[in-house]
Amino acid sequence: MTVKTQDGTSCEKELQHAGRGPQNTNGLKHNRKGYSTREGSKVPPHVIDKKEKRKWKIEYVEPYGRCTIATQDIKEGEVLFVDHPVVTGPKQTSDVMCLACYRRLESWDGYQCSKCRWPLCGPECEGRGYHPLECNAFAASGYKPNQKDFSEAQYMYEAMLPLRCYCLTKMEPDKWKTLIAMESHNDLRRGTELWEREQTNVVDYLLKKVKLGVDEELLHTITGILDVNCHEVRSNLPGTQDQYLVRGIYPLCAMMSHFCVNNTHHTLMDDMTMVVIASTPIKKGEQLTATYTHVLSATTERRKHLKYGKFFDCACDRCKDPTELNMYFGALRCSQPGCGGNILCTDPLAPANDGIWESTVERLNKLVYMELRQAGEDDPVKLETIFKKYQYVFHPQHFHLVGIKHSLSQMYGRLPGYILTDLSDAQLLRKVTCCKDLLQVLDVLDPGITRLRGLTVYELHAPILLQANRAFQNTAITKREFLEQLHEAEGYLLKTVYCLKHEPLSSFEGEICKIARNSLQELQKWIQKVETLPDSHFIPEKQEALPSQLSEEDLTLETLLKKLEEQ
Ligand SMILES: C[S@@+](CC[C@H](N)C(=O)[O-])C[C@H]1O[C@@H](n2cnc3c(N)ncnc32)[C@H](O)[C@@H]1O
Repeated sequence: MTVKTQDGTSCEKELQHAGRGPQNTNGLKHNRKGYSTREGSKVPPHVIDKKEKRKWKIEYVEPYGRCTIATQDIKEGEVLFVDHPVVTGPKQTSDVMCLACYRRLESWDGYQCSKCRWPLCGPECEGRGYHPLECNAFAASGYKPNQKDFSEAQYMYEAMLPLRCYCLTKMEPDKWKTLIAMESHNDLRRGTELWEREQTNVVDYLLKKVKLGVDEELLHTITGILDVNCHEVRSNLPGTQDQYLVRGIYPLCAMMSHFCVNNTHHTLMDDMTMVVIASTPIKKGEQLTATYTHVLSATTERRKHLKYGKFFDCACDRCKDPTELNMYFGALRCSQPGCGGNILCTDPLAPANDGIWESTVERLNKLVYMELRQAGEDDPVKLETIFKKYQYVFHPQHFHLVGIKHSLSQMYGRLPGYILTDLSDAQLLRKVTCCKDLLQVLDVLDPGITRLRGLTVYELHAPILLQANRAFQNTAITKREFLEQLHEAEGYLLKTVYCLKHEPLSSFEGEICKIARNSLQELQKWIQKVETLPDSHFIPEKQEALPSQLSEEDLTLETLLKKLEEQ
């Protein structure tokens, strides 16, 4: 089959050869600017919708490789594309699960597939999902799974998705062409810790135990493609609330470059399609970008993670800037008496050049991570203690302190013993501060439409509303202040709905969005009612105190200004 791209050229050859050679030698020619002269020729074939009017194109740009570039100005919230998985499968480390529907199973020795003997829910799952791919391969090889084949360091599902991918060669050749066109970074991975691990746990297992007749290098290419391009996704079981994490290859999503401040947002629907929207406005010519690592970690951690798992050195604007766009997300506080200045890494793209920064920060981070792990997520008192201990060690916007505030923003109001209506005014205020401080950081490092913003503004509306209503019940608030606070809470609910409206109802975020919509309706009715309430329900507006030296006779505008200037 010959696949035509949008510009009418055939991409079959490129797709067949792409991904096998070193990066940037995938059969594309580059002009002087570093752009591909055959734009669009790498669009994965099975997702091409000829009727769709695209707002972006795929181009080759150094040092990113293929990437998606806006061909017109795009507004925040616009849908960019819908992506379908080439294949999904268990993560490397998974509990015993049904290979067809991904339901967690009680034990290894429950129902086993009648053909391949791998654990499944029951006979109804034998032909479902992607299971037939590996089932046929195991059945043909005669291999029967045996718990003894897996050590503690070798998880039994680690080779499953690579095997599934290999099985596409014969069973779904179009999908295989899409998959093998993806980046594997074999040359960069060869000899690394990751390569060695995959040699033992995937390649040797499939070749020596399962006795698959396949080229060793090809298996490494597949594991590389999975390392570089996989998305962790939630699998929903129809009709249940159960959700399991699996991984999947989404070929269009995978074309987006990483930036530590990105401009797209992806939502996984119940049928496992991915909807990608612009999380911020995107200008014509800019890349559509995603984040492959945790936005709420500091430069050294993010860059290490990207180097280890995605094989590139991020040099985005956030990474280059020692202040991380003035957020001081990794900054320490100087402990010299009376100083209190910030200590920053002077060379964030090569932290080893900065004296003791790298080792000091690494030691400190290990310590804090350990304390946070021990503290757990069910006791705000423990987290507050850690916060107090480190609040003068780190910049107030340091990622550890912001991370603690993020946890506290959810713990206050949700944990048993800390239900919203049980919280003291001081605890409500703390929840508000934690949410607002987090949002301030998100505005810069994770702007626009994001799940975290949606959830955080939702958390924020609740204490504000509760405090306002409490003050109203005690007749301790003016009408103006009360309406201001109600409108503030209304704004947060509107923002919640705006940020979470794309999330499927079956997800936690979708559920919150639904609750926010209902709360919004009730709040808007309440605001209308409050506007009509007589003044007797409120305390009178405070008289603004006049500067003490001013008498009523002095109050011409001219004299007032003069006096104020003198002061
Ligand atoms: C998921 S793939 C993205 C598609 C890839 N560019 C391609 O041509 O197949 C991830 C790879 O893209 C490249 N990449 C993504 N973001 C990058 C960035 N900010 N800087 C340098 N390379 C990047 C790296 O080679 C990375 O391993």
